[in-house]
Amino acid sequence: MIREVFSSIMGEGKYIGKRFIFVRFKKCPLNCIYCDEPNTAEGIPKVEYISGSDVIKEVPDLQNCLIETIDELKTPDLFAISFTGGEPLVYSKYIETYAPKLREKGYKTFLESNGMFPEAVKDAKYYDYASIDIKLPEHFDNVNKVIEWEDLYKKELKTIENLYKNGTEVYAKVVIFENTSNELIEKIAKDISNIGNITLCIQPITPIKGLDIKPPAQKKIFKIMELCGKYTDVMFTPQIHKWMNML
Ligand SMILES: C[S@@+](CC[C@H](N)C(=O)[O-])C[C@H]1O[C@@H](n2cnc3c(N)ncnc32)[C@H](O)[C@@H]1O
Ligand SMILES: Nc1nc2[nH]cc(C(=O)O)c2c(=O)[nH]1
Ligand code: SF4
Ligand SMILES: [Mg+2]
Repeated sequence: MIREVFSSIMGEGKYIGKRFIFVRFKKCPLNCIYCDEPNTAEGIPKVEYISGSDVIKEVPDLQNCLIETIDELKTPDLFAISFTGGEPLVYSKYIETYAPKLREKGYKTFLESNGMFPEAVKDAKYYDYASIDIKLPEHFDNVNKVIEWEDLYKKELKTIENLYKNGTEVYAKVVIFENTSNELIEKIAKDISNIGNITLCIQPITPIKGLDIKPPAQKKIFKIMELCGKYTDVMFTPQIHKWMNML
């Protein structure tokens, strides 16, 4: 269930630069072509006890000692606990048990999700923050299973709406390529502005070895930001942890 737990600096989205403890779950039903995570149930759960140390410890029953592990990793600058993955909402029953306990101990909780399971957050009152990653048709170019993009997009907007209604500080994020349609991103900005006061983070693809997809040029980034700015608060948020070689 859990792949790893580690403490690092948030490298994506609205809270870039804040200290987080990341709880990474294993599996995901999607296969975004740019995904920088393995999508497998294999592997013994690991914990990096000293951030940046590469001192990784295998903790086979991590899922039964998550809170103690987080308590050990806690530092004075800690902002929140991120549930990420893989797709964390695949494990929403487990999170439903642990997130309230973490909040009782004073931790803030953060969901990093692809938004494909709106039902899983319909009554969820235990996410302080959430990032919902809007997927684009070009994110699934080469998979044999056809992703109904329209259906997935509707679910993502519904997940944002459910979280927003539950009082979660939710923002949207979208990974863009050189060939991403400016007009589609503008439509996404317009659609999320109809839900509420929701920031849209524009995230350029970080090149993946063996994947010939170009990140957007500066001119395109500025154009997309200006188009989105007509509707909602917008930020450009490249994955800074990769530049800093951080987990
Ligand atoms: C690995 S996913 C896990 C959480 C969730 N499944 C999701 O898609 O948000 C976390 C984030 O990593 C980002 N990401 C993964 N690979 C990336 C890449 N090559 N370039 C830019 N962002 C990437 C996606 O935007 C995604 O939101
Ligand atoms: N430093 C750091 N920041 C992150 N923000 C989102 C991440 C993720 O993989 O969900 C991530 C990650 O893997 N590392
Ligand atoms: S939804 Fe998230 S974890 Fe799943 S393949 Fe896409 S980026 Fe990777
Ligand atoms: Mg990551």
